[in-house]
Amino acid sequence: MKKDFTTIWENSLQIIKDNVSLQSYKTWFEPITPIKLKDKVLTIQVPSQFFYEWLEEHYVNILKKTIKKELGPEGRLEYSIVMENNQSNTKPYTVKIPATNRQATKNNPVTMPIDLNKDKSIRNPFIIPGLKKINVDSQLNPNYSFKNFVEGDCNRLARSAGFAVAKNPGGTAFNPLLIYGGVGLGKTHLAHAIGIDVKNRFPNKTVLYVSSEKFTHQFIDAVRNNEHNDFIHFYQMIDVLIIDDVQFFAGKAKTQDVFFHIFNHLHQSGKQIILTADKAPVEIIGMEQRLLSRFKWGLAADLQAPELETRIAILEMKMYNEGLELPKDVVEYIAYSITTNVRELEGALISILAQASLNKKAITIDLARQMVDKFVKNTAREVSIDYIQKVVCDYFDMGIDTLKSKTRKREVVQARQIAMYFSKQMTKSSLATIGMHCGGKDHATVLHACKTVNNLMDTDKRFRGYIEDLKKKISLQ
Ligand SMILES: Nc1ncnc2c1ncn2[C@@H]1O[C@H](COP(=O)(O)OP(=O)(O)OP(=O)(O)O)[C@@H](O)[C@H]1O
Repeated sequence: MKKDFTTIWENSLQIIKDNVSLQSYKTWFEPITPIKLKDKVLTIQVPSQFFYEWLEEHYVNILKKTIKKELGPEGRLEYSIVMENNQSNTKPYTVKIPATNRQATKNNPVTMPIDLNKDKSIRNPFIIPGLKKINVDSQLNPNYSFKNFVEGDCNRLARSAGFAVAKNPGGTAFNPLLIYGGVGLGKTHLAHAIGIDVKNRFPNKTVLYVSSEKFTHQFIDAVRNNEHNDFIHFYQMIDVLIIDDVQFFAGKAKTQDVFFHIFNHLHQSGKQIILTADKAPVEIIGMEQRLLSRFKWGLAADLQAPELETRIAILEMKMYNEGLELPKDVVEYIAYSITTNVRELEGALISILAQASLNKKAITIDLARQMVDKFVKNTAREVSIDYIQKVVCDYFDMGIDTLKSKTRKREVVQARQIAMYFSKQMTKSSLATIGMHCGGKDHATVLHACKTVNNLMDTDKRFRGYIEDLKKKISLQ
């Protein structure tokens, strides 16, 4: 039986779902609509130019594979990109189309129940009674630019979406753009970077960055002074509104209500809204459903803890900006030790530099160790698998790539087994996680490694010497 385009796409989605993360699937595949199938060419509709480019850059292989699986070797895919005027532009997937200023369709009509035009007393929308203190545009910290934001796997989606928004505020499908993630991972920095870039590209646009705490206090003051409408009017005049830490609105019904109206008005007028939160929208308890559902209109992009390479790059960039240099092993030591918070990473670097200059001490790994200990002493630091691998590789003078490779050379197998053994002994990671870090091995291999190392320690004195030596080196962290 001949399959229609809907069935073909549904079958493809089943395969894609198994091959990408749930978050990626929801963000990049759920919004796609299949629209036709002709001569083994399946056309799928995507919401924007940026969306198309992202699919091409990150998912073209899986798309090609699944389409060929469904339609045979001649199977091909075409994109149809939704345009502002609801027309579509169909492109074969191998063709890159130049970036344009075309806008994606806004498909969510909203109502605006408060008539603000009634208030004729407002002449200058940015200097209004009760809100005089708000100085639009000056809240952006020039250090928090895109140039100073190191890109890594941990932040690629949020950064790219932020960049697309800065190039075309209000005109991409990412409205609102919600950036979320744990403490000190760069949400505020990225939000400022977008604002700064918008101001550079479009000097006439009004950009406002405000913390949700400040927004709430301004609102309370406005209500107290009978300036509720002024408050709303002020916010409705902004072209790019950035609100930091929206989880702070949780449980504050009145603030959420006023924000809801402002949001609707801005969105309907094609203005850009950028929000940050410390968790995914669904996890924010005490937030009204109607607001949560609006957050889903755009894109929610998360920031993860940075990988080792990104941590090193962040430290190097900081040093470069400060015109300072640190020994490579000290930089690596900090990057290996502080893994979950960029603010702490920077803090450790600064305190090492301060100590060295105040006490006229040389910057050595010992000084770094003391300072890092002070920095993270309350968190019962756990040695990381990455660090164990580094120490083992340094000890046997071997590259980490070799340790993680598939090679069965005796000395490599032994180093790999030792790294697995220490990871099991000194971290809380599961056997499966350890295996994954050691070149994609399974849990049984890790278990076998631990037994082998134990046996060799019992029978081989020289080997036991290695292990004791290594243990000291790793524990020194
Ligand atoms: N990718 C990055 N590149 C360079 N610096 C970064 C990066 N990510 C974070 N930082 C720096 O880390 C520090 C903390 O970042 P920021 O204040 O933006 O985090 P946050 O996620 O908003 O934290 P909080 O949850 O506490 O509000 C800042 O100094 C910022 O410049």
